[in-house]
Amino acid sequence: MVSNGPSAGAELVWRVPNDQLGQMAVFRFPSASFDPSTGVATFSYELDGPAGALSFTETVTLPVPSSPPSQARLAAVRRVLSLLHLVAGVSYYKAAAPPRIELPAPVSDAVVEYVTAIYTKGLAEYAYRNDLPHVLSLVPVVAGVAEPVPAAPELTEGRPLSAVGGGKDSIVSLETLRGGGLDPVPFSVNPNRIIEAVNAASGVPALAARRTLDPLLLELNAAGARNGHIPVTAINSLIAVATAVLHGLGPVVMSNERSASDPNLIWNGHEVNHQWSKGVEAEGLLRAALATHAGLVDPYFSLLRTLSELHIAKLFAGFTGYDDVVTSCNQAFKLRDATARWCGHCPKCRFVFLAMAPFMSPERLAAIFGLDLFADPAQIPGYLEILGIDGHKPFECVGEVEESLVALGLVARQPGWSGSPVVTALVAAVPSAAWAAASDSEVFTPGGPHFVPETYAKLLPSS
Ligand SMILES: CC(=O)N[C@H]1[C@@H](OP(=O)(O)OP(=O)(O)OC[C@H]2O[C@@H](n3ccc(=O)[nH]c3=O)[C@H](O)[C@@H]2O)O[C@H](CO)[C@@H](O)[C@@H]1O[C@H](C)C(=O)N[C@@H](C)C(=O)N[C@@H](CCC(=O)O)C(=O)O
Ligand SMILES: Nc1ncnc2c1ncn2[C@@H]1O[C@H](COP(=O)(O)OP(=O)(O)OP(=O)(O)O)[C@@H](O)[C@H]1O
Repeated sequence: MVSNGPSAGAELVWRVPNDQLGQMAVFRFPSASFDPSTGVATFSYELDGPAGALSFTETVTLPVPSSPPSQARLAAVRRVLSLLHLVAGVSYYKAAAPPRIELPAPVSDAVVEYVTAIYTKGLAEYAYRNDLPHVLSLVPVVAGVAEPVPAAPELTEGRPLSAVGGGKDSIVSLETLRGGGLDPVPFSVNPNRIIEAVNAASGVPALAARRTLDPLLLELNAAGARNGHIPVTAINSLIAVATAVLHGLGPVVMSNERSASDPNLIWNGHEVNHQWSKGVEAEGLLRAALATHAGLVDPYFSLLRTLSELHIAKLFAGFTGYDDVVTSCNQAFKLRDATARWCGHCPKCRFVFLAMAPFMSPERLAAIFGLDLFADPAQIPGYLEILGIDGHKPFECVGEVEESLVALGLVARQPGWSGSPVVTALVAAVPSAAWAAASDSEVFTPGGPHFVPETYAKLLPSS
């Protein structure tokens, strides 16, 4: 029998062998609470099976506003947090991947659709890597159907809350909103020193929320529990929406690009997309869930949705005040052993270096990264993956193959870069059919589905 609770610690973990986790039959959401005076939300989860149950508690601390919110606002915050309770469960579900998920209370159809997608499409990379095909077809057990909550547009009017992740994309959004006179409020979940440095460079006072995983999860990981990628943007997004409503702000503005909707591969007939919760499908499902579950109208959208990564990199090059701080490399955002800035040898570093190169001098780009990736032939195999010549698109936040090809074509035409060993080797490796398929105009023409309201859409370049 496995005992419960996060406080049980290391002694518990050695008694939870992996096959015991593999026998877990059901995942539940026992309780959630929120204290507006401290901003602390507490979410509990349970994995249960024949050998016993394991309980987890996650806390999210929202920034407390200077004046108390109205009852209507507070009620909406509680509704958003109840949706976050369901979504944030993915971190604990993935330790065992039981076949059954029991939702705790009646919810609208839109919420069922969103939560189902979070646990299936959002965990698709995890399912693929752990060879757990049942995860792709999970159907949560619902406690009943709830009526939609009436729309309350007044809850989403005001200054936009601009989510800041420390990378180039959110800097482009923040500066675009500022340039349009919309007076954005920067916001981050668990800002590390990189995000704090980006906020300092912007000079705009920022809001922050804190999120703490149950330490038992990390102990189970260390003991060999199932692990893998989770749809973290969905979690950050709901924390951002709860904060915006609590503070009487306007919509949450994300910086998710067009290519985030592009899958990495197809497995068992299902798309596997590392960036699923950044994609436009997730955005639409989240908006629908927030509308029916909390009455929120236009509470959340991605400003950069119609732009390619390459187009965003071009816009970023126009903002020179962030060169010393901007960091897109995920290694810098780990909870332990994080790199100071760019690691210089992951797919995301390679892609962003390539995407920025056409719009910057070699000196400026090498100063941002702390090294010149195009000078190092050891980078060539990694670049061949990004260019679609070898393997599948890496499980990382990298753009479409076409964008990489267009970027390479632009770089190869620039005297500053064309002699670099990596550029020379890559140009020679790209088959002529691939060059022919890559269109500069498509990459730089905004397009595709989006949810950007007109007031905001006019801030973006039309080409
Ligand atoms: C920074 C990073 O890439 N982390 C991923 C990595 O985790 P790692 O073990 O190397 O270190 P930590 O991030 O410190 O996490 C420790 C463990 O904690 C668990 N965990 C963490 C956060 C969370 O929200 N839930 C969790 O369960 C997890 O078990 C960790 O092992 O590998 C993990 C396993 O593959 C990933 O889950 C970690 O990813 C983080 C959740 C993360 O923040 N990743 C973002 C940088 C990220 O991948 N962003 C995507 C957005 C995609 C989306 O759809 O949202 C992107 O940039 O493309
Ligand atoms: N810690 C965080 N808090 C709040 N929002 C975040 C956080 N990390 C990322 N985001 C948001 O999630 C989305 C996806 O993050 P992502 O890392 O792709 O973006 P980024 O850091 O702005 O740029 P880049 O793609 O260059 O890394 C963006 O809208 C970003 O603003």
